[in-house]
Amino acid sequence: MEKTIAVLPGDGIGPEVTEAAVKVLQSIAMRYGHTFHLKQAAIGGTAVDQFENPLPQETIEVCEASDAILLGAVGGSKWDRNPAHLRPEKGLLNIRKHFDLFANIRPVKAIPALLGSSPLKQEVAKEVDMVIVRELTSGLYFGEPKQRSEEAAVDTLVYTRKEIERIVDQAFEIARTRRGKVTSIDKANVLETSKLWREVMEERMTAYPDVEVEHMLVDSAAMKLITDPRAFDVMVTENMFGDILSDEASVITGSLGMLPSASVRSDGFGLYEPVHGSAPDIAGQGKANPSAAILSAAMMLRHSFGLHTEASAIEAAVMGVLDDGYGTGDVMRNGKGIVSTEKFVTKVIEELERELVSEHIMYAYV
Ligand SMILES: NC(=O)C1=CN([C@@H]2O[C@H](COP(=O)(O)OP(=O)(O)OC[C@H]3O[C@@H](n4cnc5c(N)ncnc54)[C@H](O)[C@@H]3O)[C@@H](O)[C@H]2O)C=CC1
Ligand SMILES: CC(C)CC(=O)C(=O)O
Ligand SMILES: [Mg+2]
Repeated sequence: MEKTIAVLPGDGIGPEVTEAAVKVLQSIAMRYGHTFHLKQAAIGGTAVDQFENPLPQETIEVCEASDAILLGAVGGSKWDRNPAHLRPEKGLLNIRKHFDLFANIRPVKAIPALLGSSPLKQEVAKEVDMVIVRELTSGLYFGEPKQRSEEAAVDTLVYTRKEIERIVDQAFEIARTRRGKVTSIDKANVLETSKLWREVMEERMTAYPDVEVEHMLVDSAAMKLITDPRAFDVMVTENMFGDILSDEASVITGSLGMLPSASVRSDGFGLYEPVHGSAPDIAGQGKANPSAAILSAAMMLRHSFGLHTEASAIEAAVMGVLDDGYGTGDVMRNGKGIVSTEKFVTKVIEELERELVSEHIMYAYV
């Protein structure tokens, strides 16, 4: 198979974890006889520095000419005082909007080797298996007006019926391939957007009689996620709630550094990105866990290219290295087996080369 992949490393640990994912993709290409044309382009603070634009036109063109996008992370204190249009995060929001990547799929599944790193009891942690479906191109991060004066600030939360319909439909479709339950998270006791969200859920559920539906307020969901995440199969929610809840969910499987995601639209095109940010506190030190980026690349192979065997091989290789007792510092809490980002990737590639038969089909949800 011949594919073009836009690679947008971004800022902080973005370049480190993206390089790791690229090495794994190159190894897969070699082993399975594919050609991946990797086209690097700038986004975020790095792009602000080079082009005075967090999402330069050149980058959009590279992505438009590609079959999928692999992204690291953006942001850093260097750009914190920039005006809104020159902030790194604006580049990420804009690329999601430009490509209409309305569904952010964040699978959260127990990782056998890391049960000891979870704050949950092992018997609870080992059964965690859920997918967060987060609306990604609307809500509070995009609503207008967005204004600031000395004395006040305004953000606007808007959702249209259509925007809600397409994301809840995506959640229903995913639930059908799993345990058949959707938990819709909102704040319908207070927010008008949430009341509309609940209404649309109630309407759309009639098209999916085989799927069980549950409504939950976001504050209660935040509690439930940490007390009994086994209650969730597919969680669907708006942009900001999904952003917050998925970082929370990441720790129950070991670390934020483990959680991949796919930001997709209906035709299979997607941007694949770790859930974590640019982690400036550990950038450039070889401490970044590249697993989330590597597993995001696996999601890309499966979802955008239909390369299921290759995706499963990557997932098995990452799990295999962790099973062998190696990992970056964020997951090896007892101090043993800690390896650098680079060493971890080398081990993943060695594991891939051992032609392991996959036992870990982790993230086949999109
Ligand atoms: N998708 C993106 O590009 C995102 C960007 N950001 C940006 O990233 C910057 C830092 O934000 P934070 O709130 O610190 O969130 P963060 O996700 O970058 O880091 C939170 C904590 O998790 C750790 N961590 C994150 N990824 C890790 C990895 N792969 N391996 C090991 N440890 C990891 C960090 O060291 C830090 O202690 C900000 O500028 C923020 O706007 C934040 C979230 C997502
Ligand atoms: C710019 C932010 C919305 C990035 C983020 O935290 C995320 O998408 O998870
Ligand atoms: Mg986030």
